[in-house]
Amino acid sequence: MIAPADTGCAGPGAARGPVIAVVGPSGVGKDSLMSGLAVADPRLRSMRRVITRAPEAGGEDYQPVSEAEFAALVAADVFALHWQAHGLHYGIPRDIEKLRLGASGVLVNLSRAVLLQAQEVFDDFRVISVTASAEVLAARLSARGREDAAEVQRRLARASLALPEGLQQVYEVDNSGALSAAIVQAQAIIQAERA
Ligand SMILES: Nc1ncnc2c1ncn2[C@@H]1O[C@H](COP(=O)(O)OP(=O)(O)O)[C@@H](O)[C@H]1O
Ligand SMILES: O=P(O)(O)OC[C@H]1O[C@H](OP(=O)(O)OP(=O)(O)O)[C@H](O)[C@@H]1O
Repeated sequence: MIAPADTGCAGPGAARGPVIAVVGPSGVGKDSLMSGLAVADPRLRSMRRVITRAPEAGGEDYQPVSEAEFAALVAADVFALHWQAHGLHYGIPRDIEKLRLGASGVLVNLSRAVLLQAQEVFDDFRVISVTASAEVLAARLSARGREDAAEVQRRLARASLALPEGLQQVYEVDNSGALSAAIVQAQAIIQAERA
């Protein structure tokens, strides 16, 4: 079942940080950016997703479950948000609200297709849209090696999916160059919004 969220040591009345969705096409660097931001600011937390992906796939830290386990979690109303993409099911446990307590923000990797729903579910919701060229995406997905060539092609075909209209707080980060440069851009966005 779901591991309890790390709620830190926030006491009663602790401020609640924003939910910061990190979105963009497969291979653009969402997980890399989230890791870099969290290392630089320990009060910035990352939400662990529940995914019907094999446990040995590697990459991000996620809670692997079977399709049957995922369906049971949906039925038990465990998720604040859940969706399907790339032949997988993804869920964000309602525990994300505990993670927000005392945090400067909670980073979460979301599908572009659920952003309007997420904006309804979470108060103080922001979107960091990560971009890079199609050539860069192709090279990074091949180098990452988590998916086979056919799945890489399917992911590239979805790359140009547009963000929905109606999002209130969207910020773009270009990760075409060095990851460190993208981290600096995202830190500036997060800090400006905090001020
Ligand atoms: N700025 C960058 N420069 C070079 N490689 C990068 C950069 N950002 C991410 N990567 C690499 O590209 C691949 C995809 O990054 P990842 O964070 O898994 O993307 P996403 O979560 O958006 O699919 C990984 O192998 C990662 O190490
Ligand atoms: O609707 P989209 O915006 O295209 O996103 C579809 C899915 O792709 C990403 O998943 P995942 O992190 O497993 O894949 P990635 O690391 O290759 O982006 C993202 O988190 C969504 O779950």
